[in-house]
Amino acid sequence: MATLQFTLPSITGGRHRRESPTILRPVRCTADRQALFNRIAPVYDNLNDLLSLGRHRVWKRMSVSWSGAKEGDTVLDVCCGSGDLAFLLSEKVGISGKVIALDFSKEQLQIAASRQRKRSRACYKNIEWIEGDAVDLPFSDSSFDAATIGYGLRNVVDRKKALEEMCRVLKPGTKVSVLDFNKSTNPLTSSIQDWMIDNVVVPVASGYGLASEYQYLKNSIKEYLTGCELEKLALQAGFSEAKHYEISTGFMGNLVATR
Ligand SMILES: C/C(=C\Cc1cc(O)c2ccccc2c1O)CCC[C@H](C)CCC[C@H](C)CCCC(C)C
Ligand SMILES: C[S@@+](CC[C@H](N)C(=O)[O-])C[C@H]1O[C@@H](n2cnc3c(N)ncnc32)[C@H](O)[C@@H]1O
Repeated sequence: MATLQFTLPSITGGRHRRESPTILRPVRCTADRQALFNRIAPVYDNLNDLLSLGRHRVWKRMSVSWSGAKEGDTVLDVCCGSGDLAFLLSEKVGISGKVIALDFSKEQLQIAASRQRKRSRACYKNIEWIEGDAVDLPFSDSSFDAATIGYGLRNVVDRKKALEEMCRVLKPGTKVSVLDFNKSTNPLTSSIQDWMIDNVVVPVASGYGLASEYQYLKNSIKEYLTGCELEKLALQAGFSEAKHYEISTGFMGNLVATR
């Protein structure tokens, strides 16, 4: 199968271009994943925009809407990364609300705080960035009116524990919205997703010396759970209801679980 060659637009002034050979790094444990997201932090947002043609912003907006977050709420964004969902939650809850955004990557949180400083809308002052682990949330039971976790659950080693923690900190009757890649049961969708990652995503990332990081992305999708499996896991974690929706022709999926 021919691999498309790309002339990459410099989105970081070429600072991240490294010569081959590609170093395939293990990404099995929490520390490996933390290091991975620290490494990709400087180019993460730009590569997401480039590789999804900006569509990831639509998917994130849908996910935040599904969380049920509303004006004046206190809400949680787990695995917040550079803050995309936290900023959307901030707009939803407004200046009378509060957004707590948690991640275990210092580099990602620094990018998020830098983006916050550059933004003038009053509501963004309602965001607080916290360094922490999704499997051990530093919050009391029933603290939040809504929660989101965007492209995070797939990356957490103990996914059930992360869901149990989000269930614990949500108020009864409130929701978590879990956005991620969809591990499709449709062979055609799965093949096209694989092709896109093999022939577009990884080659483009290779140009920034990040081939192994984006190869991890492909492997993590393979090792992820299907929509049905996510629904079952959410119920096992203590949620009373769980429903998974496929979006973007099945490339992406969003689980909505009610405490
Ligand atoms: C925002 C997106 C992915 C975030 C993301 C999640 C991870 O777990 C990673 C792990 C390792 C490295 C990077 C990431 C990471 O960036 C989704 C959009 C960005 C994707 C990289 C692009 C995916 C393209 C789709 C397969 C096809 C899109 C088709 C069309 C443009 C709608
Ligand atoms: C692909 S990024 C998603 C960032 C953001 N939610 C978005 O949608 O763009 C995954 C994030 O999850 C974080 N992460 C992975 N495992 C974690 C854990 N156990 N605890 C906290 N953060 C974690 C990583 O540091 C990274 O910032």
